[in-house]
Amino acid sequence: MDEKNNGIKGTGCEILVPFNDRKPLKDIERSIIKTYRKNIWSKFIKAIKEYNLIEDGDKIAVAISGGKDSLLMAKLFQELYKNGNQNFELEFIAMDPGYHKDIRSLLEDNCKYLDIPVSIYDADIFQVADKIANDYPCYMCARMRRGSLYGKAQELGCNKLALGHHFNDVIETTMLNLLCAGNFKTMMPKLKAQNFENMELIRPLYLVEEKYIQRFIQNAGIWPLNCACMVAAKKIGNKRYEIKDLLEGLRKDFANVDMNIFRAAENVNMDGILGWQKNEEKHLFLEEY
Ligand SMILES: Nc1ncnc2c1ncn2[C@@H]1O[C@H](COP(=O)(O)OP(=O)(O)OP(=O)(O)O)[C@@H](O)[C@H]1O
Repeated sequence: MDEKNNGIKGTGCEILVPFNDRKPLKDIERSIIKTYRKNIWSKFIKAIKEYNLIEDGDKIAVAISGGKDSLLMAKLFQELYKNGNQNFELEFIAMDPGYHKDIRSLLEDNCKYLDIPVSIYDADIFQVADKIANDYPCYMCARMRRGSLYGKAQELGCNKLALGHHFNDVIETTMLNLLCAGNFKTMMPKLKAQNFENMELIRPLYLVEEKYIQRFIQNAGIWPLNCACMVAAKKIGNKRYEIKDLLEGLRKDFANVDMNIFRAAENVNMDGILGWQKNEEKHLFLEEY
């Protein structure tokens, strides 16, 4: 569908149209470790190893929104488990923040088709975010969503919550912070929850590029949830989408720009830094001069 003509330009809604009918589940599962071995499967394994995302005895709550990223993440975890890595347990959770009933059905149908045993629970997030944060519902919604997912994960006895953020989310966040917030801060592959004891957040798609996730979903013939938000649609021009466009432009003139932005967070040179924050405390280079 032409985004320009569907009345929702500027909301960032992107409709992923499948390339074909839904493929049989066995073919979809096989494609993860065959067709997408290099660009999806290996990157998933690499992130798990490199950042030590899974440890013996973990019980991981895999958070499924029904979008392309989290559907793929759920299948990746299942493949990992099937392939004999069974030092962890899985729970699949989806929070219904007040979706339209057709959206809820799409989520249920996709999970059923993909054989993801998801538990869906209700939370009034859309209504509350709209009421208490009318101008900036996205920020409030994201915070409440995170809290709700942590709470549900803990209730199920999990010690980790897995979210479907991918490589492009990581570099877009770095650029958003740099250009809009005036700081240098990336999205981390894992972090400890502040308000939930012994809970960690992990991002196993950290090294997977979005274009391969899109290709995988479209080839599988799946219609993922897009634009399920009932609050911000049409209300907010999303800066993240402006950053996406900016990066698209930069790619034409700068080789490896994506990877260079990613690497910048690995190669911070402390001899070239004026100030930094650690544990919410500010420091200046003069302290060590
Ligand atoms: N309603 C929800 N229920 C469960 N998990 C969710 C929900 N909304 C978001 N998440 C989790 O948070 C992650 C990031 O959410 P965000 O809305 O930024 O998703 P996204 O980039 O559109 O990814 P996806 O394609 O998985 O929806 C999702 O990948 C998913 O793991």
